Amino acid sequence: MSEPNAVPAASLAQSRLTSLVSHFRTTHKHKIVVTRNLGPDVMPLLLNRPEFEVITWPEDSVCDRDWFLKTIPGASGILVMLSEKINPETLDAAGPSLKVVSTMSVGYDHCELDALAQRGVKLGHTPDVLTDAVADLSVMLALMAGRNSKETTGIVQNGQWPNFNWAPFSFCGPQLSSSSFNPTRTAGFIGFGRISQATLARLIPFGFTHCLFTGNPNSSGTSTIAAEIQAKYPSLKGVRRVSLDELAKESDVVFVLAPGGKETYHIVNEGFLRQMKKTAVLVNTSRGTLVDSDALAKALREGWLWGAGIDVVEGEPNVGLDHPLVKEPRCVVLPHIGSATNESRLGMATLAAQNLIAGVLGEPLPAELQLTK
Ligand SMILES: O=CC(=O)O
Repeated sequence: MSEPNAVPAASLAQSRLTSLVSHFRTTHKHKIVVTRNLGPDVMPLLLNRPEFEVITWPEDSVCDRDWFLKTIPGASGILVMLSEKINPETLDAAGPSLKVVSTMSVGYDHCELDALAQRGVKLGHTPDVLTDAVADLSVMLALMAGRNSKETTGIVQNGQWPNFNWAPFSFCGPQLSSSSFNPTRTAGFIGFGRISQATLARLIPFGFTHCLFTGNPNSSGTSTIAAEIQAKYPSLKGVRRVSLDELAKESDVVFVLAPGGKETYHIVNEGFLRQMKKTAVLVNTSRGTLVDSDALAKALREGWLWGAGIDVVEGEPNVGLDHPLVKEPRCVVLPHIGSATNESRLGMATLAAQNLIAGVLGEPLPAELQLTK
Protein backbone atom coordinates (compact mmCIF):
# COMPACT_ATOMS: atom_id res chain seq x y z
CA MET A 1 0.00 0.00 0.00
CA SER A 2 1.40 3.41 -0.91
CA GLU A 3 1.72 6.32 1.47
CA PRO A 4 -1.44 8.54 1.30
CA ASN A 5 0.61 11.66 0.22
CA ALA A 6 3.03 9.94 -2.20
CA VAL A 7 3.13 11.41 -5.78
CA PRO A 8 2.57 8.76 -8.46
CA ALA A 9 5.66 8.21 -10.67
CA ALA A 10 3.88 9.26 -13.93
CA SER A 11 2.74 12.53 -12.44
CA LEU A 12 6.27 13.24 -11.17
CA ALA A 13 7.70 12.66 -14.63
CA GLN A 14 5.08 14.94 -16.15
CA SER A 15 5.85 17.74 -13.73
CA ARG A 16 9.62 17.39 -14.38
CA LEU A 17 8.96 17.60 -18.13
CA THR A 18 6.79 20.71 -17.68
CA SER A 19 9.45 22.41 -15.63
CA LEU A 20 12.14 21.45 -18.19
CA VAL A 21 10.06 22.90 -21.04
CA SER A 22 9.44 26.06 -19.06
CA HIS A 23 13.19 26.31 -18.25
CA PHE A 24 14.00 25.85 -21.96
CA ARG A 25 11.45 28.51 -22.89
CA THR A 26 12.98 31.06 -20.53
CA THR A 27 16.61 30.26 -21.37
CA HIS A 28 16.32 29.52 -25.12
CA LYS A 29 16.23 32.75 -27.02
CA HIS A 30 15.56 33.31 -30.70
CA LYS A 31 18.79 34.40 -32.32
CA ILE A 32 18.31 37.52 -34.42
CA VAL A 33 21.03 39.00 -36.64
CA VAL A 34 20.75 42.63 -37.78
CA THR A 35 23.22 43.94 -40.36
CA ARG A 36 22.99 47.66 -39.49
CA ASN A 37 22.19 49.52 -36.31
CA LEU A 38 18.64 50.84 -36.83
CA GLY A 39 19.00 53.66 -34.33
CA PRO A 40 17.52 54.59 -30.96
CA ASP A 41 13.90 54.70 -32.14
CA VAL A 42 13.84 51.24 -33.68
CA MET A 43 16.50 49.02 -32.07
CA PRO A 44 14.54 48.88 -28.75
CA LEU A 45 11.68 47.13 -30.59
CA LEU A 46 14.07 44.18 -30.93
CA LEU A 47 16.37 44.65 -27.94
CA ASN A 48 13.55 44.96 -25.41
CA ARG A 49 12.12 41.54 -26.24
CA PRO A 50 13.39 39.10 -23.61
CA GLU A 51 12.86 36.13 -25.92
CA PHE A 52 15.32 37.53 -28.51
CA GLU A 53 19.09 37.42 -28.52
CA VAL A 54 19.96 40.27 -30.90
CA ILE A 55 23.36 40.41 -32.59
CA THR A 56 24.03 43.58 -34.59
CA TRP A 57 26.92 44.25 -36.98
CA PRO A 58 28.91 46.64 -34.80
CA GLU A 59 30.40 48.97 -37.44
CA ASP A 60 28.86 51.97 -39.17
CA SER A 61 29.61 50.48 -42.59
CA VAL A 62 28.28 47.82 -44.95
CA CYS A 63 28.15 44.52 -43.06
CA ASP A 64 31.18 42.34 -43.69
CA ARG A 65 30.17 39.17 -45.53
CA ASP A 66 32.48 36.89 -43.52
CA TRP A 67 31.14 38.26 -40.23
CA PHE A 68 27.60 37.80 -41.52
CA LEU A 69 28.14 34.17 -42.57
CA LYS A 70 29.91 33.33 -39.33
CA THR A 71 27.20 34.99 -37.21
CA ILE A 72 23.97 33.69 -38.77
CA PRO A 73 24.17 29.92 -38.04
CA GLY A 74 21.21 29.06 -35.82
CA ALA A 75 19.45 32.39 -36.41
CA SER A 76 15.64 32.45 -36.42
CA GLY A 77 15.50 35.78 -38.21
CA ILE A 78 17.85 38.11 -40.06
CA LEU A 79 17.27 41.75 -40.85
CA VAL A 80 19.30 42.94 -43.82
CA MET A 81 19.94 45.89 -46.12
CA LEU A 82 20.16 45.99 -49.93
CA SER A 83 23.88 45.31 -49.60
CA GLU A 84 23.43 41.77 -48.28
CA LYS A 85 23.01 39.01 -50.84
CA ILE A 86 20.40 36.50 -49.73
CA ASN A 87 21.28 33.39 -51.72
CA PRO A 88 21.72 29.65 -51.05
CA GLU A 89 25.08 30.35 -49.39
CA THR A 90 23.40 32.69 -46.89
CA LEU A 91 20.44 30.43 -46.25
CA ASP A 92 22.56 27.30 -45.84
CA ALA A 93 24.84 29.15 -43.43
CA ALA A 94 21.83 30.19 -41.34
CA GLY A 95 20.48 26.63 -41.35
CA PRO A 96 17.02 25.16 -40.76
CA SER A 97 16.22 27.41 -37.77
CA LEU A 98 15.78 30.39 -40.12
CA LYS A 99 12.14 31.46 -40.39
CA VAL A 100 12.31 34.95 -41.84
CA VAL A 101 14.50 37.36 -43.77
CA SER A 102 13.42 40.96 -43.37
CA THR A 103 14.93 43.49 -45.78
CA MET A 104 14.88 47.20 -45.07
CA SER A 105 14.01 48.00 -48.68
CA VAL A 106 11.04 47.78 -50.97
CA GLY A 107 13.18 46.16 -53.67
CA TYR A 108 14.29 42.55 -53.29
CA ASP A 109 16.57 41.89 -56.25
CA HIS A 110 19.36 41.11 -53.75
CA CYS A 111 17.33 38.11 -52.57
CA GLU A 112 16.99 34.82 -54.46
CA LEU A 113 13.29 34.17 -54.13
CA ASP A 114 13.42 30.53 -55.25
CA ALA A 115 16.03 29.72 -52.62
CA LEU A 116 13.86 31.30 -49.91
CA ALA A 117 10.70 29.54 -51.11
CA GLN A 118 12.41 26.13 -51.32
CA ARG A 119 13.47 26.42 -47.68
CA GLY A 120 10.13 27.82 -46.48
CA VAL A 121 11.76 31.06 -45.29
CA LYS A 122 9.47 34.11 -45.37
CA LEU A 123 10.58 37.42 -46.87
CA GLY A 124 9.45 40.77 -45.45
CA HIS A 125 10.08 44.08 -47.25
CA THR A 126 9.08 47.74 -46.85
CA PRO A 127 6.59 48.94 -49.47
CA ASP A 128 4.38 52.05 -49.07
CA VAL A 129 6.45 53.82 -46.40
CA LEU A 130 8.89 55.12 -49.04
CA THR A 131 6.48 55.77 -51.90
CA ASP A 132 6.18 59.53 -51.33
CA ALA A 133 9.90 60.05 -50.81
CA VAL A 134 10.80 58.27 -54.06
CA ALA A 135 8.02 60.00 -55.99
CA ASP A 136 9.28 63.38 -54.71
CA LEU A 137 12.80 62.54 -55.83
CA SER A 138 11.60 61.35 -59.23
CA VAL A 139 10.01 64.72 -59.92
CA MET A 140 13.08 66.49 -58.54
CA LEU A 141 15.32 64.59 -60.97
CA ALA A 142 12.99 65.36 -63.88
CA LEU A 143 13.29 69.06 -63.02
CA MET A 144 17.05 68.91 -62.44
CA ALA A 145 17.74 67.06 -65.68
CA GLY A 146 15.56 69.34 -67.78
CA ARG A 147 17.01 72.52 -66.29
CA ASN A 148 20.70 71.62 -66.72
CA SER A 149 21.29 71.59 -62.99
CA LYS A 150 24.54 69.63 -63.16
CA GLU A 151 26.18 72.15 -65.45
CA THR A 152 24.70 75.21 -63.75
CA THR A 153 25.37 74.26 -60.13
CA GLY A 154 28.87 73.26 -61.30
CA ILE A 155 29.43 76.78 -62.59
CA VAL A 156 28.62 78.27 -59.18
CA GLN A 157 30.53 75.62 -57.22
CA ASN A 158 33.62 76.11 -59.38
CA GLY A 159 33.55 79.89 -58.87
CA GLN A 160 32.84 80.58 -62.56
CA TRP A 161 29.63 82.59 -62.15
CA PRO A 162 31.46 85.95 -62.36
CA ASN A 163 32.63 84.95 -65.86
CA PHE A 164 29.09 84.33 -67.13
CA ASN A 165 26.89 87.14 -68.36
CA TRP A 166 23.15 86.64 -68.52
CA ALA A 167 22.16 85.89 -72.10
CA PRO A 168 18.69 85.50 -73.57
CA PHE A 169 18.96 81.78 -74.15
CA SER A 170 21.78 80.58 -71.95
CA PHE A 171 21.22 77.46 -69.89
CA CYS A 172 17.69 76.94 -71.26
CA GLY A 173 16.15 73.50 -71.21
CA PRO A 174 12.73 71.96 -71.69
CA GLN A 175 10.13 73.12 -69.18
CA LEU A 176 8.52 70.40 -67.11
CA SER A 177 5.13 72.10 -66.85
CA SER A 178 2.88 72.73 -69.81
CA SER A 179 2.88 76.15 -71.49
CA SER A 180 1.20 77.88 -74.38
CA PHE A 181 4.20 76.78 -76.51
CA ASN A 182 3.90 73.26 -75.30
CA PRO A 183 0.33 72.54 -74.16
CA THR A 184 0.74 68.77 -74.31
CA ARG A 185 2.95 67.06 -71.73
CA THR A 186 3.27 63.29 -71.64
CA ALA A 187 4.65 61.23 -68.79
CA GLY A 188 5.76 57.70 -69.65
CA PHE A 189 6.17 55.13 -66.88
CA ILE A 190 8.10 51.90 -67.27
CA GLY A 191 6.30 49.97 -64.55
CA PHE A 192 3.13 51.42 -63.11
CA GLY A 193 3.01 50.50 -59.44
CA ARG A 194 2.64 52.61 -56.33
CA ILE A 195 5.63 54.90 -56.91
CA SER A 196 4.74 55.61 -60.55
CA GLN A 197 1.19 56.50 -59.58
CA ALA A 198 2.41 58.78 -56.77
CA THR A 199 4.77 60.44 -59.26
CA LEU A 200 1.90 60.98 -61.69
CA ALA A 201 -0.15 62.60 -58.90
CA ARG A 202 2.66 65.16 -58.48
CA LEU A 203 2.77 65.86 -62.24
CA ILE A 204 -0.92 66.70 -62.58
CA PRO A 205 -0.47 70.24 -61.12
CA PHE A 206 2.40 70.74 -63.61
CA GLY A 207 -0.19 70.43 -66.35
CA PHE A 208 0.66 66.96 -67.63
CA THR A 209 -1.97 65.95 -70.13
CA HIS A 210 -1.13 62.35 -71.01
CA CYS A 211 0.02 59.29 -69.12
CA LEU A 212 1.50 56.25 -70.84
CA PHE A 213 2.70 53.17 -69.08
CA THR A 214 4.06 49.69 -69.62
CA GLY A 215 3.87 46.80 -67.24
CA ASN A 216 2.67 43.31 -66.71
CA PRO A 217 -1.16 43.47 -66.67
CA ASN A 218 -1.30 40.43 -64.39
CA SER A 219 1.11 41.71 -61.78
CA SER A 220 -0.50 45.03 -60.93
CA GLY A 221 -3.98 44.89 -62.35
CA THR A 222 -2.95 47.22 -65.17
CA SER A 223 -5.81 46.02 -67.37
CA THR A 224 -8.27 48.20 -65.43
CA ILE A 225 -5.87 50.73 -64.01
CA ALA A 226 -6.00 53.06 -67.05
CA ALA A 227 -9.73 53.64 -66.54
CA GLU A 228 -9.24 54.19 -62.80
CA ILE A 229 -6.47 56.74 -63.37
CA GLN A 230 -8.50 58.56 -66.02
CA ALA A 231 -11.46 58.80 -63.60
CA LYS A 232 -9.18 60.04 -60.82
CA TYR A 233 -7.57 62.79 -62.93
CA PRO A 234 -10.20 64.19 -65.34
CA SER A 235 -7.69 66.81 -66.56
CA LEU A 236 -5.72 64.03 -68.30
CA LYS A 237 -6.60 63.77 -71.98
CA GLY A 238 -5.33 60.22 -72.26
CA VAL A 239 -4.15 57.33 -70.13
CA ARG A 240 -2.90 54.28 -72.01
CA ARG A 241 -0.96 51.11 -71.54
CA VAL A 242 1.42 51.03 -74.51
CA SER A 243 4.37 49.17 -75.94
CA LEU A 244 7.88 50.22 -74.92
CA ASP A 245 8.48 51.62 -78.42
CA GLU A 246 5.39 53.81 -78.23
CA LEU A 247 6.33 54.98 -74.76
CA ALA A 248 9.84 55.92 -75.94
CA LYS A 249 8.52 57.87 -78.94
CA GLU A 250 5.73 59.82 -77.25
CA SER A 251 6.94 60.65 -73.73
CA ASP A 252 8.34 64.03 -72.66
CA VAL A 253 9.60 62.44 -69.46
CA VAL A 254 10.25 58.71 -69.09
CA PHE A 255 10.23 57.44 -65.51
CA VAL A 256 11.91 54.07 -65.00
CA LEU A 257 10.11 52.58 -62.01
CA ALA A 258 9.96 48.82 -62.48
CA PRO A 259 11.60 46.18 -60.26
CA GLY A 260 15.14 45.02 -61.03
CA GLY A 261 15.96 41.48 -62.05
CA LYS A 262 16.34 39.39 -65.19
CA GLU A 263 13.04 40.45 -66.80
CA THR A 264 13.87 44.14 -66.81
CA TYR A 265 17.63 43.98 -67.41
CA HIS A 266 18.65 46.83 -69.80
CA ILE A 267 15.03 47.47 -70.76
CA VAL A 268 16.27 50.98 -71.58
CA ASN A 269 18.86 50.18 -74.23
CA GLU A 270 20.17 51.79 -77.40
CA GLY A 271 17.03 50.80 -79.33
CA PHE A 272 14.79 52.50 -76.77
CA LEU A 273 16.94 55.62 -76.42
CA ARG A 274 17.19 56.17 -80.19
CA GLN A 275 13.40 56.51 -80.34
CA MET A 276 13.09 59.17 -77.61
CA LYS A 277 12.24 62.80 -78.34
CA LYS A 278 15.31 65.06 -78.50
CA THR A 279 13.71 67.24 -75.81
CA ALA A 280 12.82 64.35 -73.52
CA VAL A 281 14.26 63.52 -70.14
CA LEU A 282 14.88 60.07 -68.64
CA VAL A 283 14.58 59.50 -64.89
CA ASN A 284 15.64 56.28 -63.18
CA THR A 285 14.82 55.89 -59.50
CA SER A 286 14.35 52.11 -59.47
CA ARG A 287 17.41 49.93 -60.15
CA GLY A 288 20.52 50.66 -62.19
CA THR A 289 20.25 47.37 -64.05
CA LEU A 290 17.21 48.59 -66.01
CA VAL A 291 19.30 51.10 -67.96
CA ASP A 292 22.30 50.31 -70.16
CA SER A 293 24.72 52.98 -68.89
CA ASP A 294 26.97 52.94 -71.98
CA ALA A 295 23.99 53.32 -74.28
CA LEU A 296 22.64 56.21 -72.19
CA ALA A 297 26.02 57.98 -72.17
CA LYS A 298 26.19 57.63 -75.97
CA ALA A 299 22.61 58.86 -76.33
CA LEU A 300 23.33 61.95 -74.23
CA ARG A 301 26.60 62.65 -76.07
CA GLU A 302 24.87 62.40 -79.43
CA GLY A 303 21.74 64.31 -78.38
CA TRP A 304 19.13 61.58 -78.86
CA LEU A 305 17.42 62.90 -75.71
CA TRP A 306 17.84 66.08 -73.66
CA GLY A 307 19.04 64.83 -70.30
CA ALA A 308 18.84 62.22 -67.60
CA GLY A 309 18.40 62.16 -63.85
CA ILE A 310 19.41 58.92 -62.21
CA ASP A 311 19.48 57.85 -58.59
CA VAL A 312 20.71 54.33 -59.37
CA VAL A 313 23.50 53.04 -61.58
CA GLU A 314 24.36 49.48 -62.57
CA GLY A 315 27.36 48.36 -60.51
CA GLU A 316 26.79 50.95 -57.74
CA PRO A 317 28.39 51.98 -55.47
CA ASN A 318 31.45 51.57 -57.72
CA VAL A 319 30.63 54.70 -59.68
CA GLY A 320 33.63 57.01 -59.79
CA LEU A 321 34.51 60.17 -61.69
CA ASP A 322 35.50 58.07 -64.69
CA HIS A 323 32.02 56.53 -65.05
CA PRO A 324 30.60 57.45 -68.47
CA LEU A 325 27.40 58.85 -66.94
CA VAL A 326 29.21 60.86 -64.27
CA LYS A 327 31.18 62.48 -67.09
CA GLU A 328 28.06 63.49 -69.04
CA PRO A 329 27.11 67.15 -68.33
CA ARG A 330 23.44 66.47 -68.96
CA CYS A 331 23.26 63.52 -66.57
CA VAL A 332 22.47 64.27 -62.94
CA VAL A 333 23.64 61.32 -60.83
CA LEU A 334 22.62 60.81 -57.20
CA PRO A 335 23.98 58.06 -54.92
CA HIS A 336 20.77 56.01 -54.44
CA ILE A 337 18.98 58.33 -52.03
CA GLY A 338 15.40 57.84 -53.23
CA SER A 339 14.01 56.90 -49.82
CA ALA A 340 16.40 59.09 -47.83
CA THR A 341 14.00 61.24 -45.85
CA ASN A 342 13.87 61.02 -42.05
CA GLU A 343 10.22 60.02 -42.24
CA SER A 344 10.66 57.34 -44.85
CA ARG A 345 13.75 55.69 -43.34
CA LEU A 346 12.13 55.61 -39.90
CA GLY A 347 9.07 53.98 -41.45
CA MET A 348 11.23 51.45 -43.30
CA ALA A 349 13.32 50.53 -40.25
CA THR A 350 10.18 50.14 -38.10
CA LEU A 351 8.41 48.00 -40.68
CA ALA A 352 11.52 45.86 -41.17
CA ALA A 353 11.69 45.25 -37.40
CA GLN A 354 7.95 44.44 -37.27
CA ASN A 355 8.28 41.99 -40.19
CA LEU A 356 11.18 40.30 -38.41
CA ILE A 357 9.38 39.98 -35.08
CA ALA A 358 6.23 38.59 -36.69
CA GLY A 359 8.22 36.10 -38.79
CA VAL A 360 10.19 34.80 -35.82
CA LEU A 361 7.05 34.42 -33.69
CA GLY A 362 5.19 32.64 -36.52
CA GLU A 363 2.67 35.45 -36.97
CA PRO A 364 1.55 37.05 -40.27
CA LEU A 365 4.10 39.61 -41.50
CA PRO A 366 2.79 43.19 -41.88
CA ALA A 367 4.44 43.32 -45.33
CA GLU A 368 5.31 39.90 -46.70
CA LEU A 369 6.34 39.25 -50.27
CA GLN A 370 4.38 36.22 -51.43
CA LEU A 371 6.85 33.64 -52.71
CA THR A 372 5.80 30.97 -55.19
CA LYS A 373 7.38 27.53 -54.91
O1 LIG B 1 16.05 51.17 -53.37
C1 LIG B 1 15.53 51.16 -52.31
C2 LIG B 1 14.62 50.17 -51.87
O2 LIG B 1 14.43 49.15 -52.56
O3 LIG B 1 14.07 50.35 -50.78
